[in-house]
Amino acid sequence: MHFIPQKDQMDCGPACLAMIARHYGKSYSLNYLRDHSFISREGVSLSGISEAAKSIGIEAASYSISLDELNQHQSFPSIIHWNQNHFVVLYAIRKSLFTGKKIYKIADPSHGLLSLSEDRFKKSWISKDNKEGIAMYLSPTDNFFSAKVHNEKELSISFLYKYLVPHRSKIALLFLLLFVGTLITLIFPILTQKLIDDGVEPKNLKIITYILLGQLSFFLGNIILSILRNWILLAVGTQINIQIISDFFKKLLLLPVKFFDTRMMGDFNQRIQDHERIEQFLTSQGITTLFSILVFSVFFGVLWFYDFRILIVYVALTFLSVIWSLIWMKKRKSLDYFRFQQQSQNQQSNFEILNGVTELKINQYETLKLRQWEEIQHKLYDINMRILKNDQIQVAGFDFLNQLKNILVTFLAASFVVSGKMTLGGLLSVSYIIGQMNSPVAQLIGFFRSLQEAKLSLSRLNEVQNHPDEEQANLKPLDLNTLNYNGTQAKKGIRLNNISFQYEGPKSPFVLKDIDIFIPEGKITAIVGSSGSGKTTLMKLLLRFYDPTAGEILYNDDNILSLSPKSIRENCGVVMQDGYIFSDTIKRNIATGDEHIDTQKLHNSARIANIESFILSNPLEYETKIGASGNGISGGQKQRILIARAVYKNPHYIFFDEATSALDADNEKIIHNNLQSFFKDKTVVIIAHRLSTVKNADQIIVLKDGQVSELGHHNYLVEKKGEYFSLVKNQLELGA
Ligand SMILES: Nc1ncnc2c1ncn2[C@@H]1O[C@H](COP(=O)(O)OP(=O)(O)OP(=O)(O)O)[C@@H](O)[C@H]1O
Repeated sequence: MHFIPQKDQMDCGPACLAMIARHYGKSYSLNYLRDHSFISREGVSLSGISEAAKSIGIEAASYSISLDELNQHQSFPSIIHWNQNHFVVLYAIRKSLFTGKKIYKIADPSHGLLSLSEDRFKKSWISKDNKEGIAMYLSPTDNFFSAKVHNEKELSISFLYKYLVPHRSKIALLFLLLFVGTLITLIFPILTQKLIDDGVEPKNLKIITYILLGQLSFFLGNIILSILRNWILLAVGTQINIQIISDFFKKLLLLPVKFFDTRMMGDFNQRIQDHERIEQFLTSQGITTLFSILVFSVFFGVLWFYDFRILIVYVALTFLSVIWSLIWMKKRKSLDYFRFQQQSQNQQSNFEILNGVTELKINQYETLKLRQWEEIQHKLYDINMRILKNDQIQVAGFDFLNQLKNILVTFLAASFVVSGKMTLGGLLSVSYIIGQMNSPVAQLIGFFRSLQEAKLSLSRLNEVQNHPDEEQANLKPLDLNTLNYNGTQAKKGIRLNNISFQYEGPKSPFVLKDIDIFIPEGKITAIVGSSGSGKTTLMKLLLRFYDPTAGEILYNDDNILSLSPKSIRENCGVVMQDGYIFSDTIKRNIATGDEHIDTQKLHNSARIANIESFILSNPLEYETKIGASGNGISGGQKQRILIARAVYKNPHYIFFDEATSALDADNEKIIHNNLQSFFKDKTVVIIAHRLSTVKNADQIIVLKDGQVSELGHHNYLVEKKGEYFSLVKNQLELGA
């Protein structure tokens, strides 16, 4: 079974499928399978895997079966549900030669290939409550064999070339320094030989002094060169690092919101840290390796000059040690993937503990959360241990072969001295050269390892770099003036024609179903409905965070799918339920998009949002820092700043999702009155539970389980005594 490790925490399903496709002779990328398995933050479901399998021509059927049935069926490779939270491939059941007991061979995408005893297998496979476990049998159809493999192109190391180009002159200087350094190193063995043969043997103290002084000055020269080299390396390395990470962020911000739905914060954090390895590779490793190759080649020539046989022994053993190291490096590759996942989980866990500290304390969740954190540390420790062992075996073997080489070469050289074929100076010189040639070989191995790590980091980047941007060239900007709908002079507005929506692929529940509504231009539309009825989702569709599964959304005449998402959002003032306050001044938090803030507009929006008196009560007024690294603000103040942000933007469309839910009745009333003139000529959609917010809307849409259950004015809906009435009944009784 060709093992394929998972790349991200939630990738086990796609990785299992990739192994199975590979088993039948096709290499599908994890990204492709991931995109077709409707992965969510919780990972992929069995139905998601079967959808992805279908998309590549593999029939999949899942069963809940007993161990006996599994043993009898013998259909391999199959995917099995593991520890209730993971998928692995079962690729063989064998009998042990010694004990005759069954051995289950599994490929765990987060661990590697494993052979498990029946008890151990049962423990992870059988679900706790019954005697059965879940197995998915897969069989390739003709379509699988005839289909063309869809894989996105992999980023190659040459992708990194563009990062080196701006630093051409510094890199040229580095080469020059390296070259001079190499020349100096070359002089040392010659001086050593001269010291012995022309100084020590003829007992000439003057020559000895001169040669040693010469050595001292060359040594000093080398130190100065290496200081200069490190300075340049640091400068170039830092700049490249900044560039790579800034490109990564730029790319991230171009991706659709949906992309972020299925990824964990830890995965992103870890990717950013991962970048250092690429930078390391490009700068220190890449350049020192070139230097090493230069030194190595020069000494290679010198050794050839001394004795051909010594060179042969040297080359043969070096070759062996390199092969040895490469074998172990291959093993390390999978381990590196596993470590990445654990590190991502670790980051995620740290992030969650720090972010949720208040809730942890209030709800006494600390102990459990800390235990989870400790478990991650244990796993991290285990994987680090496996890596350490792997590295130790590699280094020990390499060192042993190296020492063997040194001893053999010294023996050969010494026997040449004994037989008079070489001078004593020659022997010392050869020893020096061998010493000098050892470290370039070690560096070369380090280079390959660094190359492998950089490639892994690149492949993780690949997923982000290869994802299509949200903005595409064929999309046009939102035109607020298109008028004719269906060729007739119709009303302007947003039209939703039979919209349905599912978050996670064809098998997931419909969050919105057959929504057929019109949001008229210049009017206020309110959306009400019980929690989870799909109100926020509807708003997200209007902002093109997601595309509808069925039906069409038209902004005046234009289908939303033909419009640039950026241009839609530029024309929308939005207050989301989980609106974000940045760590910045109040001023910047309100005027987010303007480089030069219009003070008049700023004050006006703060007044409309009824937040001005709070702002002015701070000594620094609009310059007061708020957000994570500034002053804390209350929930209501946050909502008012978010409203001020939308007002400052002064867009054509206004979407408010529970924008005033945290405010007291007085504040809400004031803001409402203030907003009335601001809403004039704007198309407004308000999601709210409060009667006072929705009752004056031009139309009220009532959503129930993702469908429109009622539509009309407040009075009409109250008289109807239907869904709307029961939603606001309590508030009516209070006379709100
Ligand atoms: N990113 C997501 N992935 C999967 N399902 C989601 C996602 N976001 C929301 N849902 C589901 O969609 C359904 C509708 O959610 P939505 O947030 O639109 O409801 P809502 O009417 O705005 O609720 P509330 O009044 O509580 O804010 C819910 O069942 C929710 O679990």
